[in-house]
Amino acid sequence: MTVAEAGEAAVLEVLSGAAGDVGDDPVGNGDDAAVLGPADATVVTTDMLVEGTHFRLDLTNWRDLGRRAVAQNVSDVLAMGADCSRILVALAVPGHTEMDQIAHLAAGIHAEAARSGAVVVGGDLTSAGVVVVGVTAIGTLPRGAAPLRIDGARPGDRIGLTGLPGRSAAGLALLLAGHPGGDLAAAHRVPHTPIGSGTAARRAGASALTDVSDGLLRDLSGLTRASGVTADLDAAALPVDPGLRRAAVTLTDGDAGKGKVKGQKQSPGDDDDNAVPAAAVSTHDESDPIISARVMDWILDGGEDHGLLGTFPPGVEVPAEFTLIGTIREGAPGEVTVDGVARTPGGWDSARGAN
Ligand SMILES: Nc1ncnc2c1ncn2[C@@H]1O[C@H](COP(=O)(O)OP(=O)(O)OP(=O)(O)O)[C@@H](O)[C@H]1O
Ligand SMILES: Cc1ncc(C[n+]2csc(CCOP(=O)(O)O)c2C)c(N)n1
Ligand SMILES: [Mg+2]
Repeated sequence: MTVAEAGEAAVLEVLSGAAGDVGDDPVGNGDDAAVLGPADATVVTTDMLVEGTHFRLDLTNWRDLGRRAVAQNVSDVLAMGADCSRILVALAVPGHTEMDQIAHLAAGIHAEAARSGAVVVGGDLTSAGVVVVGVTAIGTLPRGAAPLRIDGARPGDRIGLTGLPGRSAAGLALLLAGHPGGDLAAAHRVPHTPIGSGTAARRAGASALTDVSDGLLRDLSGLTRASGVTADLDAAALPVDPGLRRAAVTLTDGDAGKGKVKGQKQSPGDDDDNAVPAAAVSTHDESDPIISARVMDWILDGGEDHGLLGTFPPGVEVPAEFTLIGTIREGAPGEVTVDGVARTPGGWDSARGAN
């Protein structure tokens, strides 16, 4: 049955059916607006996923789309040093969308919300030519706690990052080249948000925090510009997923017209496949400079990993999930160097909708 056949009430029932317990809120989902319980400081953010710009339905599935829409918003709440508690979902879908697809989308939304400790308290539904999922995420800061702003980095601070940068960009590159993509594609379809790490950074005494959505260099440059400082990254300290090198070999061999098996693409929802052929069948060595450059581009300029990027003053004990990758010093605001050489951020420009 399609969305148009089922009608608004049936679609909304599927979307809000698994909304969960509203906790102590005076009004939950189903009224004109939700009324949230008293909070000392409310953290609120909103971000959209637009078909064609942020995702393609042939490269993801509805459940992962729902999870990703929630995850990328939860990430912004974590980046303020808070935990997410509530989610609103504004959804536009074409009338021919199947009710099964809505059910998978709703399951993904609620699964990721639950993983993040949040409940869905509302949303909106309309029709459109392409799918748009707009999520608003809300969190709270405990009484007296200062939010982790983007402009708090100071000379002498150490720079820390959670997770392995570049995995999402590598996964997308594999998918776009027709490879199933394995765990990298899965990481692209659903970024891993480090629940609890924003709060951990705040409690530890971080001076600034943001999440990496457009690219490590681009988002770090945004943080250093806001803070009026320069960042020096140490390339050898950057955490590297070994899968990136294998992906780079696969794609570089593919570029040369070798090593690519036609008709290899499998279901985008199939996460168990091992997409990246063993390096033994490749014509490029993993230590080849072309491979290293491709890997470095993903790490420095690949977006959508949603790792947390923070700065930690001297003496602060950095939470274990943050890898130290560089330092902050006095210098041109917004400048970022890699091994002492200034590097202009690539990454994603939201207004252009391109790298
Ligand atoms: N349409 C808008 N109206 C008002 N403020 C906006 C609008 N779009 C973005 N902003 C504000 O601009 C700032 C930067 O937004 P941006 O979307 O680049 O950040 P982000 O959501 O952290 O990153 P990303 O969207 O890449 O995940 C945020 O404070 C955001 O609230
Ligand atoms: C099909 C397809 N093509 C390209 C990309 C890459 N991409 C899209 S948005 C974005 C950064 C955040 O943008 P915004 O600031 O607009 O949220 C990136 C890296 C993708 N995910 N899917
Ligand atoms: Mg945004």
